[in-house]
Amino acid sequence: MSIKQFYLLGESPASAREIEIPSQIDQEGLQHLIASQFAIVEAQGIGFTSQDTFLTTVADVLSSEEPVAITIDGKAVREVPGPKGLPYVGNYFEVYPDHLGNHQRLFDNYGPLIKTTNFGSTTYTTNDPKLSNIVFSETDFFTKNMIKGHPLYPIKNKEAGVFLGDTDTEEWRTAHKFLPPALGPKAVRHYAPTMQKTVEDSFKVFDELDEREEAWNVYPYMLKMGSQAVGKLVLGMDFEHFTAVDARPHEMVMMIAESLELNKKITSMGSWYAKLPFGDPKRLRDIQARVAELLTESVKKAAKGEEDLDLQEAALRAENMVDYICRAVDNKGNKLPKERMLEPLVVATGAGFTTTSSLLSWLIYGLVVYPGMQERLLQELIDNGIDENTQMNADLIGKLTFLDKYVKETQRRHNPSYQPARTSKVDMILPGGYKLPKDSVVIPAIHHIHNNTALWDNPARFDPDRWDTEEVKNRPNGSYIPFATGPRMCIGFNFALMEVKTFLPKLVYRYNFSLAKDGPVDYDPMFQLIRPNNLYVRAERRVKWPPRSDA
Ligand code: HEM
Repeated sequence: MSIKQFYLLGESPASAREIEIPSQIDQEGLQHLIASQFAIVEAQGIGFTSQDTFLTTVADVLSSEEPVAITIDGKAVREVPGPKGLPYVGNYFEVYPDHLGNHQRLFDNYGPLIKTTNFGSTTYTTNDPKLSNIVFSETDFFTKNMIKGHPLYPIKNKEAGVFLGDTDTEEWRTAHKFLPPALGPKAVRHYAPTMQKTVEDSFKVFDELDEREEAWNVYPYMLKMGSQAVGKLVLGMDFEHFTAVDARPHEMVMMIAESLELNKKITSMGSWYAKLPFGDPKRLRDIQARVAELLTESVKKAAKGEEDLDLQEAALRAENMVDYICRAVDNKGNKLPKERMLEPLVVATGAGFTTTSSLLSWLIYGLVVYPGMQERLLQELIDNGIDENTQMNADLIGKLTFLDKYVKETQRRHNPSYQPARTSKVDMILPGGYKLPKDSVVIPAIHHIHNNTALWDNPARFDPDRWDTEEVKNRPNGSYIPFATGPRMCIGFNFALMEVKTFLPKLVYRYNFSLAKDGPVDYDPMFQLIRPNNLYVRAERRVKWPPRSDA
């Protein structure tokens, strides 16, 4: 055993700490010992120097007369860089309204981890896959904890467990045990007929728009279609969104959207405001009561006296998630208590339809903006013998390899989610030598990771065929994360992929899509997801289909 002094290069040698080094320690052991003492996240990046000389062996370190400086990836530790900002507003005007473009500029200027301040709240953003993986893995360093300044803080909701609840809560653990089996790959296979019925129900409306020779704004219709599918399969409710061209979104959809907005407004005013017996707080309570009423009806309908089943079995047999939750029993014989069902299911519905409707919109955007895509998708359907009578299912979808690449490329280039955030649990040193304080909100910026020139060849080019290249197949871990990653990643991704891969072929087979309005397609910078705001298309009934390519 010997005692040596160590400090972080970049800090004052006077900060050196005495550390006991066991005899027989090897290089890796020494790195881990130092990592644990200085809260350095990745031990492998640790090196040692003294008086400008690298100490490459344990013996070198032990024989140093001076305090030993610790390097991280060969560098000194440093503060996370970022633009200076203005008094009060901070970097607001440097980031908004075009936060995607502006964050890109900041990454180009400052590197893979940047610090910005927006009206007093500080956010760290990264476009680096390695840092993202660290941030997303729930460890001693990071967790999903929605403190002030976290993008979801204004709509935080402990009772929801999933999405809007912190990881370290009983509510998240329970909801996260019960919900995922009903959204697993096997479970979603049996949702295919309902998904197909949903898209087929929309034909009446799109046919009528075609007969009227009318262009339509894509997002509102995709919102209706995405929520119709989630409504049926999560809540067991038929929203009847395609009974007429101008059918309004169901009150449940409107209420979920409004409650998100109201929650955001109310929580930003402080807890006293939430208790007011009038105004927004009252409206929110009324909405919550009505949502509960609607859902209770759905639970009653689902609970037809069916037997209890274990989670996996229930997931395979249930008609929808309400039905599943009513029957599912865990291995200790516990069910999700009735009073704990409501919030997770409503939040899963909201998480499900806002995202899928944005993705569906971008998928249609690609059909009308990127040349040749629609033709290739259609050809693949023809070559696989798919026509208007085909019942889509998981096996058939598995054969549509171009569709798969097209969806992947759309999720790379136009991913709807952009700000999943985690919070640091301790002061730490990240790879690259960045010093990150406890309670920092860090966002792995999915859009910027997916468009990072260090990871993707010409990322601005929309090219589904890149998914066949060795470069993309062997891409660094964490460089493609449309559904985030780690324990708090999306639990609905199988559902989402099954849905879009059922909807898109059916739409492409029936209609030829074309862009109906020139000019740039904007995204809404103040919405929590990236969706095209003003994408107008014509969908014309096809009267002719190409022959099979082997004909
Ligand atoms: C294209 C579609 C989708 C995308 C891009 C997407 C993306 C994401 C992302 C990035 C997260 C992590 C959020 C965070 O870290 O703050 C997430 C979580 C979640 N997603 Fe999705 N999602 C999609 C579809 C769905 C669907 C269809 C459902 C349900 C039917 C769903 C349910 C959830 C839930 C419940 C969580 C929270 C999980 C937890 O808290 O542990 N998502 N999603």
